[in-house]
Order: sequence, then structure tokens, then C-alpha cells
Amino acid sequence: MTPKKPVAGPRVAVIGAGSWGTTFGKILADGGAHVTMWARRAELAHEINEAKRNSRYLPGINLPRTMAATHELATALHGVDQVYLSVPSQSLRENLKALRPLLAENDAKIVSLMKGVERGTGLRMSQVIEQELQCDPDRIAVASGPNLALEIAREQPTAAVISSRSLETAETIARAARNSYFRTFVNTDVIGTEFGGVLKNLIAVAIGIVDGVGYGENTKASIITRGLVEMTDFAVANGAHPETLQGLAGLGDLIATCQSPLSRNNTAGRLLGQGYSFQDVVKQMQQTAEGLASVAPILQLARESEVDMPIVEQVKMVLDGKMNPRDIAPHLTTDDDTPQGERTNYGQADGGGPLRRALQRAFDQFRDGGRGPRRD
Ligand SMILES: NC(=O)C1=CN([C@@H]2O[C@H](COP(=O)(O)OP(=O)(O)OC[C@H]3O[C@@H](n4cnc5c(N)ncnc54)[C@H](O)[C@@H]3O)[C@@H](O)[C@H]2O)C=CC1
Ligand SMILES: O=C(CO)COP(=O)(O)O
Repeated sequence: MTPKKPVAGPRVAVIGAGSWGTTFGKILADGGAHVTMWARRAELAHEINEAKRNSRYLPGINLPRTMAATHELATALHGVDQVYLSVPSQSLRENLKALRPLLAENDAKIVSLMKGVERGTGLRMSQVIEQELQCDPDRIAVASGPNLALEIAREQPTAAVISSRSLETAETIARAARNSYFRTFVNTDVIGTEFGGVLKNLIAVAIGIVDGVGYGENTKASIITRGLVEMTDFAVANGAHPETLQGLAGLGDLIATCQSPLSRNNTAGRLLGQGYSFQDVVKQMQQTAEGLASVAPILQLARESEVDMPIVEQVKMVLDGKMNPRDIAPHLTTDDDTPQGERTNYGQADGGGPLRRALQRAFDQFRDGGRGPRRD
């Protein structure tokens, strides 16, 4: 009997064949993994299999010859080592319910590619996965960073962060998701990595709004800068390491999303700034703009953790039709009449407050060689 050929790369399934799922499938296939895409529609699975194209989500892109696709979940998940999830965040829980029995006998690593929080619970995607699959959090990883799908599908050089509570899991996934045009770094700050991706969407909506109104670069730079403060304040108060927000998953993604017309969040904001109502914008968006659903749960969490998020508050007011888009502005982002210098909650030397305490805890943990994140 001839010995079985060793399988070079891991066997992976990517659940969700939209723009990011398909692009990530290409990243993995180009890195040597055996990729099966799961698409909801049989026609899309057929197009990927036969034409090596996903013309709706990635027009003009040739997909790897080795990439397979199916619309049968059981076929996609059979014998896999890794499962990548890339469906709209609000649909993750229902999708996991279908996955769970199919993964019962399998200890595959589960990777979230998503950048939203669940409406109603405010849970991050890795928390929803842990709840629904009832699996060891060390098996779960998340991917984030400045990762506009179409640019990566065109093989433009890009970096990303893979984060897991288990460094070993993060490194395993980072090795699989690495190739000549995609470089992955690792950290163990899952909270910071996930919130970075969620929060930059909200700031990108704000940038889109001021763009739509017709304001220029000063306004946008002011909102991006103050937005990073809000993102950091919020994430640190909710358990993140501040350094993560300065890396690819925070600042990096904020820059990419705020300046690119490819961003759906930015586009949704631009339409709002041009005077379209929230309902009109939702109707016009052909793809997922996660920021629209994340605003309310993030503001709820902000209130619970006593963090001010004036820019995100203004985005919510525009979405609700309670603020004229022309009034959204960084000068409303300080809560006193005569702001003295830049208020960065996490840098305040006032000796008190939940943010400062959270920051101190994070630094202590890092200095003591705890499970702090690696620099990305
Ligand atoms: N597109 C991008 O550049 C990036 C997107 N992401 C994140 O990836 C996630 C997925 O976004 P995209 O692929 O861009 O969205 P998309 O809108 O391009 O594709 C979404 C996919 O999910 C499917 N879908 C819709 N509702 C579903 C449901 N109820 N159950 C199962 N599948 C459903 C759609 O048919 C489609 O295949 C989002 O959380 C997004 O924030 C992250 C990084 C980059
Ligand atoms: O997350 C992204 C880039 O990193 C994609 O942003 P949008 O979802 O706004 O298109």
C-alpha cells in the first residue's frame, strides 16, 4: 500500500462567503491551507467552485484554484482543524446554533473575523462563540487590523493581528493566515483587539458624516484623533490594554477605515451626511456596515463603565434623526465650556476614576510579565 501523502497545510472552513470571508479564504489558500468556503446560496458556492470567482462581493478577483466551496454546512466542517467565521455579527448566534452539533466531536480552533458586538447583549463575537459552542476560550481567536477586503484580494501588502487568550492558538492561526502579501502578528489582548475593530467603525461613520456634509481635513483629523481617545478610554475601561489600541487593531484600522471609500461604515456615514435617513441608508447598503448596529450596545456599555463617548453619542443622534449632520463636530467632544488642553481620560493625572484604575491594573499586569499583549 502506498503511504498517504502528508497534508501540507491545515484543513479549514470559512463560514460566510461575503467580501471578507472570501478574501480571508484566499489568504489562507495562498498560505497553503486546504480551504472550503461555506456560502448561504448554492449559486455562489457553484460560482466559486466552477469559475473561481465571487462576482458579487469581489468583482474582478481570481480566486485560488485550490479553493473549494459548498452550501452544505456539514460538508464544509467535515474533519477541519480550523473554522473561520465571517457572517454579519447580528447573525452569528443563529449560525453557531447550526454549527454546534456539527462540531461536537471536533476540537477545531474557532476564529472570529467579525467586527461587531451583539445588539441586546453587548457581547463581543468571541464571547458569543464561547457561549454558544460552550468551548474552551483557549480554542478561540480573533483577527483584526487595517484589512479592507478588496485591497487584500488584490494582494496589496497588509498586516493584521491574531489574538487569543492562548498564545499557542494565536500563533497557530497566525501561521496559517500568512503569505507573501499578508503578515500576521499575535497578541493575547482579545478584548482590545476586538473592541478596536468595533469602535473604529463608529468613528468611520462619523468621518463619513462630516465628509457628506462637505467639511474638510481639519474636521476629519480632529475627529480621528479625538475618536482614538474615545476608543482607548472605552476599551481600557472594559479590560483592554491601551497599547493594543495604538497598534494595528486600533489606530491602524482607524486610519484605513476613515480614509477609504471602500469602507462600508464610512460610506453609510457619507449618505447620512448627505441628508439620507437611516432607513434609506440601510436600504441602499448592499453589504454589511457593522457600525450601524453597534452604536446602541456600545453606548450602553460606555454608560455602565462610566466612559464619555461624545463622538459616538453624536453619531447615534444623527442616526436617530435627532441631530443635523452639520452639527457633528469635534468641538462638542469636551464636556466643559473652556477645555484646558487635550482631555485624554487614560492619561489624566487626577489620581482617581475607573479609567485610571483600569489603566494602572493593565500596566501592572504588563510589567509583572502577566499575560500581557505583545506589541504589534
Ligand atoms: N469587508 C471587509 O473589508 C472587512 C470586513 N470585516 C468584518 O467581516 C464581517 C463580515 O463582513 P463582510 O464579509 O464584509 O460582509 P458582506 O456583506 O460582504 O458579506 C456578508 C456575508 O454573510 C452572508 N449573510 C448575511 N446574512 C447572513 C445570515 N443571517 N446568516 C449567514 N450568512 C449571512 C451574506 O450572504 C454574505 O455572504 C463583518 O463583521 C465585518 O465587519 C472585517 C475586516 C474587513
Ligand atoms: O474592517 C474593515 C477594514 O479593516 C472594513 O471596514 P468596513 O466594514 O467599514 O468596510
